[in-house]
Amino acid sequence: MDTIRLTTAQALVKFLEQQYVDFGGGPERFVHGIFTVFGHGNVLGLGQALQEAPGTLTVYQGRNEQGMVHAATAFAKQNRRRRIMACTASVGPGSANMLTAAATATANQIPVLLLPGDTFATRQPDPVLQQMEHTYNLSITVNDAFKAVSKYWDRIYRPEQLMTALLNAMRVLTDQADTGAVTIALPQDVQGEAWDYPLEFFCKRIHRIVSRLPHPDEIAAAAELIAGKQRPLLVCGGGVRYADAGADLRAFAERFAIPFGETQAGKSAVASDCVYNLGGIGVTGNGSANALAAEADLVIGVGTRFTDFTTGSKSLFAHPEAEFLTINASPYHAAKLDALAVVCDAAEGLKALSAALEERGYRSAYTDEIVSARKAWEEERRRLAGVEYTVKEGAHGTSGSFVPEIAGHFDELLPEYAAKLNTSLTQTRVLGILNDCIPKDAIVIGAAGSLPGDMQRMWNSAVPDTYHMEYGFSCMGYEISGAFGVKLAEPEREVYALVGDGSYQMLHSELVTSLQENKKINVILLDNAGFGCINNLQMEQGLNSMGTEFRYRSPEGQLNGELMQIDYAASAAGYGVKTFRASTAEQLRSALEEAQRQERSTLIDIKVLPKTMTHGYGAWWHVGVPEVSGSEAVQAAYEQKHGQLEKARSY
Ligand SMILES: Cc1ncc(C[n+]2csc(CCOP(=O)(O)OP(=O)(O)O)c2C)c(N)n1
Ligand SMILES: O=C1C[C@@H](O)[C@H](O)[C@@H](O)C1=O
Ligand SMILES: [Mg+2]
Repeated sequence: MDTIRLTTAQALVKFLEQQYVDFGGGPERFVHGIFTVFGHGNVLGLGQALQEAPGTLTVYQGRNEQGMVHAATAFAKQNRRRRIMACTASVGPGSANMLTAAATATANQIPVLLLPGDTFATRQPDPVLQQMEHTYNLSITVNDAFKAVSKYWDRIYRPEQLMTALLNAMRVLTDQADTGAVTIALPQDVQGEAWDYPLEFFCKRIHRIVSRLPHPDEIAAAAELIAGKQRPLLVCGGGVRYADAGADLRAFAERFAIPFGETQAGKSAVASDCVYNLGGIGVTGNGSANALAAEADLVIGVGTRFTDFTTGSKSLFAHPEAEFLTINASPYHAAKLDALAVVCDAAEGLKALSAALEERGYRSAYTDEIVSARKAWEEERRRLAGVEYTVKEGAHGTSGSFVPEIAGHFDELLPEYAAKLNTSLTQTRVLGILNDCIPKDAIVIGAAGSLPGDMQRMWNSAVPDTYHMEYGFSCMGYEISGAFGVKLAEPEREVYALVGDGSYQMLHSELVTSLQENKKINVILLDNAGFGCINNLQMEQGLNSMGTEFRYRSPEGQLNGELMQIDYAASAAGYGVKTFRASTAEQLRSALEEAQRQERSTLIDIKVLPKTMTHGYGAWWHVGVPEVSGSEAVQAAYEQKHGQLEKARSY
């Protein structure tokens, strides 16, 4: 057997660049590059390997370990999981910083390879800098925390263990039904230790990804179930996009006259103008999709995990005879809601089911309900996009009146916000302008706060695969990091991160990396001076506003002083980003036009009024309302929750 003497880290790098995937169109390189934040835990081992022989791997310099892993995740998500990135962090805090993003990747089922440095396998110098010591078990390190957020976890104590670890890592990273973060912890001494590896271990490996075909018995049962139903409704989930099954879903909907609602991950699998596309469904869905969902006698979930946001905490599909059918590559997800399961790739399942239904001559019993529902939502969307704040402050006081979308929380505070933020822009108006002005083939990214709800409802995707939402973990900080990852995946397109002021404050470090790499991203920042959606949640469940508005501490010692005024444009300009400010519709339109002309990253600091985001539309969300409280409003919210719970499915 021919061998080659390499360190563990050198072998790892050599292996990664030989991994290819073939989804049917020929082999493509799987691992595009590696994000790094070097410290003593990885710079000498993996760092040396990457310096000496990086091969085809592009080495990126991350700014924050969480941010770089989000970027890597977004890269893989935008590539429909066909190309991935690796990420390495130093021991201790560097590794711990990756945890949140590892969880984000795993919750969303997006492959990412994590290579955190670890403490010494020999334990000779223990405790090393940044080692966390457990007196009850010396083998535990910070990296054990990744077990809870990874789909595969391993630690390399000896160089030769690397081989089985990497083969298993590839198994999980290419698994279409059950993938996510893969963590291989690398003790810093082992990274530099050598072994005579068999040469054939580094041969070009092509991982053939074959679509799982549906079983004829499952298709027959599914066709039988649909045939007995009048008003079926499809739910288009992320699996449709990963399986490249948008055209199949559209053809299925058109052939059998079945409308579909979009989940956050599934949105833009089919363009919004498809006459069967009802748009966003669920808690952050629109009124029309939710109304048809309530009347559906069969819900056909395609590639969806049926989260609480999609099912309205299992209360949305309220027809007394509603049944569930699923097409999902994962048996686990397919079995949810006690559904009749067809376990297979979304495209293959839809094609087979289509053939079976054609044989039966099936067509749904909808008449004009789908057209009417789309029309009703289009009218409501137009209203939302036109909402203007009409109160004027003059020398003789305030004139005019205004009822925000979320009325009754702090209507009387809106003039204060309007004055402090110096704006009259409503959030729904901003969404309308953005959707009109942003190029149709640009990719929009979102993750947390009130924006995902507004986007799922109001964003019309003219071009498939242009909507990139991380709502499996809804992790603040994904937006800007993710936009950078998307730009790496699609360098020819404009990308726009839609981000709240809270998320921007939490994490925007990879904005600097976008400048360093000359990969332009556009940050659309909506500043409403607070954690707006959480303030809404707090107040609609009967609580007072506390800790969710960005106010100075008052002389009385509470966080209820003056509103903070933050110049986000100035903050980004300091990095070298081209920035704009907008507090009127005209300023916003012109900033968007100018931003598009730029070659480097841009940021538009848009001041918006709180309580002017979209809200409601008929789906309930089960949240933890207190059973005991001195507040009548909280007691009422608790009663209301119980009323809703009685109407919801219990499993
Ligand atoms: C990492 C992380 N921490 C906390 C949360 C909980 N959370 C969800 S939205 C939100 C506030 C978001 O504020 P902002 O970005 O300003 O958006 P807005 O709701 O004001 O539009 C918080 C704290 C989260 N989703 N992610
Ligand atoms: O707690 C949350 C509430 C949602 O409205 C929000 O979009 C999400 O980011 C979140 O974490
Ligand atoms: Mg905010």
